[in-house]
Amino acid sequence: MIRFEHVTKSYADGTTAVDDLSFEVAEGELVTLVGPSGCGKTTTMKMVNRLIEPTAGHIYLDGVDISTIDPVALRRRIGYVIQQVGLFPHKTVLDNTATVPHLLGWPRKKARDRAAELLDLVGLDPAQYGDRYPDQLSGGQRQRVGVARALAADPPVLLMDEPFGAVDPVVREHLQTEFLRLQSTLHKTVLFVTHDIEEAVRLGDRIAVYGTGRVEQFDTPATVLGAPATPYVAEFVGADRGLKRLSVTPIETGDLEQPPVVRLDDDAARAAARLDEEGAAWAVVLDADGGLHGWVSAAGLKAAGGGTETGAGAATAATGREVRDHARRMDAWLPTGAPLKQAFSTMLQHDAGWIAVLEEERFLGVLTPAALHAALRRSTAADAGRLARDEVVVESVPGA
Ligand SMILES: Nc1ncnc2c1ncn2[C@@H]1O[C@H](COP(=O)(O)OP(=O)(O)OP(=O)(O)O)[C@@H](O)[C@H]1O
Repeated sequence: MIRFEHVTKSYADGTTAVDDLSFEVAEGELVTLVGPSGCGKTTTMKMVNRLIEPTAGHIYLDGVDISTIDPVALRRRIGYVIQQVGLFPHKTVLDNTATVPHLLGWPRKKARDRAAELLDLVGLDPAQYGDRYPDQLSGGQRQRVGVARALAADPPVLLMDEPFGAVDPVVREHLQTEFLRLQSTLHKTVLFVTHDIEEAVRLGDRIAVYGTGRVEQFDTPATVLGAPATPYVAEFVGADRGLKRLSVTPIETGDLEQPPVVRLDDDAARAAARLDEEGAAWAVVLDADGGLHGWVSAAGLKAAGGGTETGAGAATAATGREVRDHARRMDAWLPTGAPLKQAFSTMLQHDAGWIAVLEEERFLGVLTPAALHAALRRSTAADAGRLARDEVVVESVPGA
């Protein structure tokens, strides 16, 4: 959709802002450009809508060299969101949002209806905010209007230059979540500039990590974090890249352990004997429909087989014949595909040594801290070797 071919931008004073850049952004893909201040991210972006002309090389949009497209016509196909937002202070929120449709000559009502629809889409109630002026909004709300305005004429391409840079971290995370939700339905082709690696990792389908004027690595967040291409990238993504990687590595079925599984209405003594045979200390308990109920310990079941469990006497023994009488509930579970970070955080939150993973309602297996660690190592090795995760065998330190 957007292709850079050997693009260079040099200035008369000898500064090379962008040096021989070549990469391609697929249709519907969100690519984040990340790097330190002055590395050429904004220059890259502004060459796409011809606010800056390259010194050498070509940029293609849908296969057409953009130097052959009239800049005004080009910009109609490209939404642009910048950190300072650039809302017109004397225009209402609704009119600001309708700016491009107005410029395109849409009838007034159609433009305003479209603006209201977009405000709604970015989480601003047009009835409440439409008639306000920009200085009557919070920073986060202004950023939302900026996004709504860029989307108003439904351009296939969005350029976003640190759009959430000026708001505090909590609001930024909120805006990122909303933007991801929006993008999952709109599928715009997006170039997103940021100097924040966390933001780049969270939002990007792929990341271009810039050194000075050059792209040092262009790959998925998981690969950039797991297999940095150069020492520069490793340093830029940070020493805690293993932790960051947890949030971009999904749980796969092959990562799961398979503890014994019993049913609520199974006979307790028989279940105890089975766990004994398998040398297992506990089992996952499923209900009659195969849904997750919780877990049961071998020791608890054995006590039932022996007649008393807790010393509560005959009452316990009499009602303790089914697994259900000894099972404990475990409400926490995760869907397959959830990030490993969520699994880890759920385990900590529930003080649990394992977490069940379900597909729809179906129990698939459990993730333990050791399995999680192995999954992370396998996925890192897989990315480095360009393999599927289940093709990788990792060695463990004995006892680890
Ligand atoms: N008109 C100009 N003349 C000379 N050098 C320029 C000019 N405009 C930009 N530069 C230089 O080009 C380089 C890249 O600038 P650019 O704005 O693309 O960086 P950036 O990565 O977006 O930085 P930031 O994160 O600080 O916005 C910088 O060194 C900058 O000083």
